[in-house]
Amino acid sequence: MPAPEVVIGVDSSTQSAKAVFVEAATGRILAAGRAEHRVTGEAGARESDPEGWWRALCEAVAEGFAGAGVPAAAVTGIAVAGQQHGLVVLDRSGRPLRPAALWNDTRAAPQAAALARVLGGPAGWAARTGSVPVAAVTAAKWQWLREHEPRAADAAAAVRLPHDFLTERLTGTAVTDPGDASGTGWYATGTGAYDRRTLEHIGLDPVLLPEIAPTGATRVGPLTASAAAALGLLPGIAVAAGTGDNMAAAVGLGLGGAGLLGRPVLSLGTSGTVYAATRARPVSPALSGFAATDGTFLPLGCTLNCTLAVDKMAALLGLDREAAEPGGEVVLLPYLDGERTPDLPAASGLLTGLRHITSREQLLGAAYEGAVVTVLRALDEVSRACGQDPAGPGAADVPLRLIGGGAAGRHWVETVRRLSGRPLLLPHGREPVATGAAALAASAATGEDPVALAIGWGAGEGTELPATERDIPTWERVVRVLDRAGGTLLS
Ligand SMILES: Nc1ncnc2c1ncn2[C@@H]1O[C@H](COP(=O)(O)OP(=O)(O)O)[C@@H](O)[C@H]1O
Ligand SMILES: O=C(CO)[C@@H](O)[C@H](O)COP(=O)(O)O
Repeated sequence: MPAPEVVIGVDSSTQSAKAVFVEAATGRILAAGRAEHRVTGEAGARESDPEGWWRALCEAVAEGFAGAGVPAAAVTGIAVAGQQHGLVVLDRSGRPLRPAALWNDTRAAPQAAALARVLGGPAGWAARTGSVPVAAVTAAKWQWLREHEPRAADAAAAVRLPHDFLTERLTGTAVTDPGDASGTGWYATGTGAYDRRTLEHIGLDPVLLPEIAPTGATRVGPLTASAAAALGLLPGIAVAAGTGDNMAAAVGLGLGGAGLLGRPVLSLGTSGTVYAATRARPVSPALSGFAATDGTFLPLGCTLNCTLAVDKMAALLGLDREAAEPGGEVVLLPYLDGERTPDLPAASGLLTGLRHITSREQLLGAAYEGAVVTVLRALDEVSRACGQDPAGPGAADVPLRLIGGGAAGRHWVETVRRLSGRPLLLPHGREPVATGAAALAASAATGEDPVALAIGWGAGEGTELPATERDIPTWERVVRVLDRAGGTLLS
């Protein structure tokens, strides 16, 4: 009997590369491989060597192969989903000129603020590109590079996002997709093309940028012989355009399918993100109004401090991350990396409400609560961007899909449940980002719709946990501190 056709989906996120091997006909995950890459930098800097992403991708695929036990000839397609926004600058031979500045590198905050003041101000940016520039946005990072390292900016022969860089390693083709492009600040979600006004303003020649692949089933090239050799695959198999990690999770969860439009997702990873898919183009200055990769849109709120901030607190307190207890009177805003939502790039962590009776376990619990309230605060705006009334009848009964590394943690799940007061849906598929990339790969191989494929795989189905009573006092305590902290959090 011939081996079943297999596709590979890669999630190259902030901390690691994960590769899932998926049986194309059924969506069964045969194996998953994982390899870490390094993030370096202090005082607002967060950088990674793109060559490290490529090495980790190759290692993750090798580990997946070992687990899947399928021959190379069984694999018919591959796609990469990547952490969003990072600025990758390449020389003429496609080598990085410097490490990539990542989405959570806050050094470009002054450049972002300056950009937000021009070209129509915040409302103009939201209307044109979907999002108001913050330090995460690639255009602000490019401005930072021009001001601080003009030689590197002048030497740039190509500018890429993380997933574009990796897709180019697979195909030799310079290509991006509308979803990830919509996090750059130089892509207009209304026209589906690069935004000339932004590019002129920031002095970025569009010839340095990749082509934008169309939405839907997008095969952007055959796998090159050199990439095939590095990955142990056969040359010529289908490579999809790929997308940003949040957009890939949207595919993997089937959010663009008619029944799931407007259904919210909360991802607990290095970033905390909350989002939903909608057909209406989001233009709220309070959110990132991304395009998805399947023709829908993805209004999204993103925080900089989620699982890593809580793990850091656990390490400082000498506790296991599951030893936490509800924080009681203590409020901890764990903004160790500054913050993005709210836009407080220079903020640091803030602790208040300590008493003699406060325990270490409560302090740790307060870190979870601070991280969860901060990201969940964006949920109402996401609902509004999807045309829903967040206070309307039944709104709180809509389950929240919980994904990301933190979703494996008991205390994360219980904290989200307690503070949202909503039922939670924990998808069975362990890796929705990589699974979404696998659906894009299968789509590139077959021409079928990627969202329909993922829905057919049942990838977004899961276990539902009923709602528990909402802990309004804790919610209000955290929000009160956040709203009153004002100047303290500005620096
Ligand atoms: N069993 C677990 N319980 C709680 N947190 C976990 C668990 N496993 C992993 N994590 C958290 O998940 C994070 C990684 O999540 P992930 O979504 O892979 O991050 P990213 O996509 O940003 O690279 C780690 O920082 C870790 O704190
Ligand atoms: O910047 C954003 C979204 O706008 C982040 O969500 C990044 O895409 C990184 O994701 P993770 O590595 O935390 O999954």
